Amino acid sequence: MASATPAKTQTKVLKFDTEEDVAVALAKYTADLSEKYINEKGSFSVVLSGGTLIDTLRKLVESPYKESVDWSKWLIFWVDERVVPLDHEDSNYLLASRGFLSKSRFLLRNKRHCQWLLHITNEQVPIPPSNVYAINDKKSPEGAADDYEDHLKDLISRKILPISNISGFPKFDLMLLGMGPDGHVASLFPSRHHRYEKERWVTFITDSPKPPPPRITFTFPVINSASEIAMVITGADLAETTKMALGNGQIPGSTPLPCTEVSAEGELAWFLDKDAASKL
Ligand SMILES: O=C1O[C@H](COP(=O)(O)O)[C@@H](O)[C@H](O)[C@H]1O
Repeated sequence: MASATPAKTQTKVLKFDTEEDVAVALAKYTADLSEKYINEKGSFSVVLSGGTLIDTLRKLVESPYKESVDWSKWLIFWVDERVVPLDHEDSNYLLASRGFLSKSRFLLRNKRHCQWLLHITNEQVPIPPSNVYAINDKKSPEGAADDYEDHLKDLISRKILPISNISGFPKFDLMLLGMGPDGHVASLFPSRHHRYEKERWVTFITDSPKPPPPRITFTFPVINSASEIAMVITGADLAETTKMALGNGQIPGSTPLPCTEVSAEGELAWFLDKDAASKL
């Protein structure tokens, strides 16, 4: 059962007993927003992360949402991507393709919960391939970041994506974010200067502290222009960072962690299981 605690304006913190409960609630939340935005504007732009988020999204591609969501109106982007071939095991695109975009038979290791999960459906979520915006994996990290940003500019010029009236940066309907134990979100790491980028939409890094080193990532001005953001956090190893992120554990005088800098133009919702919320 969930309990909702208001943390700060337009932020809600949803706590659930188990990771399974988080997955169930996240599916309903995403499906409800899909319906709302498709009714309002005819499409739904969704920005995915890599990592454990993709596994936590598993209920969205099961009944009833598999049938009820209008997948043809979805546009899929990545908040960050590892600059590796799209069929490389480190690719966030490949992770999402296996776990979400294409539900074929595969084994998925859920690292955080130390179990193997078997997915055995053969169906594909019918998102038109032309609406799935993967990176150009033939480029350098800098080239891939430029390419992705140019792609966004093209979508804006064709009015497929809007610009935020508030920030002047692209405005996505929903970003689904994870967080690392070091407090990174997307590929914005505490110790790397690109987390402070204020002009670019997409930037790059060649020395990520978490492998693989070459990555591209949306910048905070783009992330924080989203209408809705879900921070999806499960597992006891994130309890301390979750405490810091929600404002109860920042060490005075220390540099704020990237996860504390996430905000949304609409609503920021934290989905926490009992373990992640255990130090709040
Ligand atoms: O490297 C990455 O890490 C974060 C967090 O991943 P998790 O496995 O700890 O959930 C992820 O959100 C990001 O997209 C990914 O590239």
